[in-house]
Amino acid sequence: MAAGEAERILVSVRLRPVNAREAERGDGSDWECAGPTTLMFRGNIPERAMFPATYAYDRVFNPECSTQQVYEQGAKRVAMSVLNGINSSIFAYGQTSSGKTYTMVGVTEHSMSDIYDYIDKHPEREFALKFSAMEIYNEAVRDLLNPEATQLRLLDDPEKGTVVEKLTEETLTDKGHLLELLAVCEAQRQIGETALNETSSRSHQILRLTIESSAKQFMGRGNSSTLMACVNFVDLAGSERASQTQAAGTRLKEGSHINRSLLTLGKVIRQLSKGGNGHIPYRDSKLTRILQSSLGGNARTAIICTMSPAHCHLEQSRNTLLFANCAKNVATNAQVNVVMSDKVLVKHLQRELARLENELKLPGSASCRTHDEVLREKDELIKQLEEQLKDLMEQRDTVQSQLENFRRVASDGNINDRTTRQWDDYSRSSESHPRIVSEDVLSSSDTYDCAYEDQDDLGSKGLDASHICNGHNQDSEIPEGIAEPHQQTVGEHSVSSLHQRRNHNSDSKEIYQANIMPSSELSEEHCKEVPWIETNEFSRSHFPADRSHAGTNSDEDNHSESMLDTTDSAIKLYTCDSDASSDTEKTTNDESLALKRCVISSRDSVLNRSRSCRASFMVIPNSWFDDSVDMKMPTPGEIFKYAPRNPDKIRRSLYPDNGDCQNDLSLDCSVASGGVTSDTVVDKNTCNEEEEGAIDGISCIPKVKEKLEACRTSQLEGNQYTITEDFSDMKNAKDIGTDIAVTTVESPRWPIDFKKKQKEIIELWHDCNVSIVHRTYFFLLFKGDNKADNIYLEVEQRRLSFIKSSFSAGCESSATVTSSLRNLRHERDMLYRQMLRKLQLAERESLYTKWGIDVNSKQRRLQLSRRIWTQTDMEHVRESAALVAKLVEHLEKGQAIKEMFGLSFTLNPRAGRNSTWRR
Ligand SMILES: Nc1ncnc2c1ncn2[C@@H]1O[C@H](COP(=O)(O)OP(=O)(O)OP(=O)(O)O)[C@@H](O)[C@H]1O
Repeated sequence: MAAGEAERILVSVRLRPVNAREAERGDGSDWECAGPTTLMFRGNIPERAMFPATYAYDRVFNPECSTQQVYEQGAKRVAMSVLNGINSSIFAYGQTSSGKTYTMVGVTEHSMSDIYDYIDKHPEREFALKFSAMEIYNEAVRDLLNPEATQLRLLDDPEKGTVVEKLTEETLTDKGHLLELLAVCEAQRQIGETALNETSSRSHQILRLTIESSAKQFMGRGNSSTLMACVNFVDLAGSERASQTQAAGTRLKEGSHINRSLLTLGKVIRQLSKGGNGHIPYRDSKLTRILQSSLGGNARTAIICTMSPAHCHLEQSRNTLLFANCAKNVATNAQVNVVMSDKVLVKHLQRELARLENELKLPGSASCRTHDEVLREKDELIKQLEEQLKDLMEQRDTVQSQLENFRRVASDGNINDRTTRQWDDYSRSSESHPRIVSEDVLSSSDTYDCAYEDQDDLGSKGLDASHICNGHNQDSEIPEGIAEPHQQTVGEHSVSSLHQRRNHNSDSKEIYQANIMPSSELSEEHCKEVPWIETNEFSRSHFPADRSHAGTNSDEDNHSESMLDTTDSAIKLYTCDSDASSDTEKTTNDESLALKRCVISSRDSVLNRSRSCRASFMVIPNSWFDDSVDMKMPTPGEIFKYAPRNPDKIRRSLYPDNGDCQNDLSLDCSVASGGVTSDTVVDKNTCNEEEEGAIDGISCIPKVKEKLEACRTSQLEGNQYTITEDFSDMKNAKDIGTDIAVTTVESPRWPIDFKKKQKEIIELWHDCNVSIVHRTYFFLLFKGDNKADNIYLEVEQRRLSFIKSSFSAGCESSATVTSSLRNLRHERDMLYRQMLRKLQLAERESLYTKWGIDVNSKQRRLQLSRRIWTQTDMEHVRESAALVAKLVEHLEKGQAIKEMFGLSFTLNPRAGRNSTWRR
């Protein structure tokens, strides 16, 4: 079998002759060789049936066979493998006195002889032989060539396996030298006398011959290779029974160690015979540990099992055969061990290096292709990353540029993010409103103190002023007025600046004084001082840049001019009323200035649908409390004619205890009239809230407009739109309990929502003591059949909710409630008087019956006036509204317009999106 191929342990069985002692006992031979490989049991025992009759091995040797034959047929091939560089081992295994030593001495000698014969026959090769010998006695390794070394250690070498440290290794000079050493070993081996063997070996002996050989012709040239292997001759101690050997003391101890190590050997062989899977207990004994490579490893192995054929050793013989059976199944993997010289090794490495270098140099080689591909991929990746980096840097520069712009504008005009957002929104949707912008600039700057009298205006100012920012960004020119420190950013006018402004009591006072200043208190000098043209010039001189925007849109101009005419008329009526009183002298320069500002404000406010106008609508005309004046609701153009008719009288009537409570009047008049100007209310109650955002429904108007626009757009696109969630940021609106969905008129649920909201508003009117006329106007005008009605209702509800919360918050609510109740009483008195004028006797009597009033009772007219708008059920509300409409001329004639209530937008389906909100 060639080296490197799987092969099995060569197992042979040798029967020794029955010795004299056995013969004396009359023990016959139970075993005989039935052939060269078959051993047969011939014994006649009761357990015979339990024994196999024949046993097959590689070779079986009968007692007549010489050791020469045993060697030749059972060990030579293995032993001679060492000359070819293959490790080999020859074992003698068997019970004590079975002839192991007898056999192994012969086998070793024959092997040595043959080896040297081989060497002698192969002069072309140079051989180097080394010899070492050891024994394992009581689990201690002894160097047989060095008797003083009795406890050699075993070391684990990665290449060589287990080695015996400091083991003497004698280089053999010749055959005689070897024989001398063998003699030394024999002399050093532990031998003891037992009952079975006079010269019983008490240790495991391992004789090792290491042979290196190389061809002489290559020696010294650096290119020769050396074969190196070793052959082990192992004479195991024999297994023994203490009862048979009669061992005691030292012998017993020796026998114990012998049996224990042989037991481990048996386990290893048995495990190896199973295929070598699982744990092989090599390390359980020094014997197996030293012989590990010879047992199933890189070695050829031959085991000669020796047996005594005597019947008395039947059991031990059977155990030996069982061991042999296992051993013959153990596979080994013997290989030729070639030792490469340094020069050969260097040469081999140089060749390998040259091959690799050629592969790298050749472009077509596999490794080069891989390298190029990797480089291309890396280059591509770097390119992509560079492009991404470039894009990111551009984006960063863009953002930084925008940020710088915003910062510059913000620092110049205190324009905050909200402004910017509003500017963005508005600039996208109002390109065609430069005129509005310019007018609002006037409102938001020059008329700083007067213009912010209505949240609606504030909202529009927020938008328009933002547009100013746009203009300034483009022109890089900011009006001085806008940049004043005390002036909050125009974008914040809807909220923040209002609060800031309210902190200036003097300004607030001027606002009030201007608004309530009776025409009678103005002297001709005042009239001269405040001509319209002068006001116009005043504004223009203050805001040239803004004025430059005027007149860029003809439609808006026409509309504005129309409004301007109306305003001019009103202003002239107001300022030039010759019904001057003695109070004129009380007019101070401040009041004059306030008037001047108010006039400007009025004009601008009209242009911007100023609260001044609406507030006047909300305030019950003086004439209503005057019996001498016919009841007549004002038209929008007549508002200044009526509103300031005798404001001082109003003030005194509403605030008899403190006629100077101007600030309060702004609130109370509004509340009493039902036209509470939200900015005034904010001033009184929600200053802190202003800083946080939208305050009430009115302050939300710009947003409502935007949402309505979005709603309309959405409807055009066939979508339902609800802005409830879009008001989520209007926290104060939510705080006052008006987080109500604004449903579109087209929505299927709109009728339900409308009724619900209408009912809530009616109850709020009742709770807030809102003006009866206001209720009537509102109830009759907003019937839910108009697209804008939902917005009006939303605003009204939020406004009322806010008022109600103000009442319940107790913030000056006592005076507010008192004054509002007083004004309600005045209204009822007015209606009481109007009944005589507007209703025939029959009509009045019919009403008495209808309202459950005895037609013959005293003060039945007064009773009726006191019952109007006192309940919140719809029937009562409808009857109350109908009655008040009869008593109030313009209501009955339908002359009132919805714009009275503060919202100045119209839905124009034909208009483009940008022009939907005309104001
Ligand atoms: N084949 C044989 N032919 C003749 N005599 C033999 C043979 N085998 C062994 N003997 C003799 O048997 C005796 C015991 O042999 P040996 O010492 O070799 O046994 P052993 O197995 O080594 O015993 P132990 O294990 O106790 O050392 C010796 O006297 C030996 O000469």
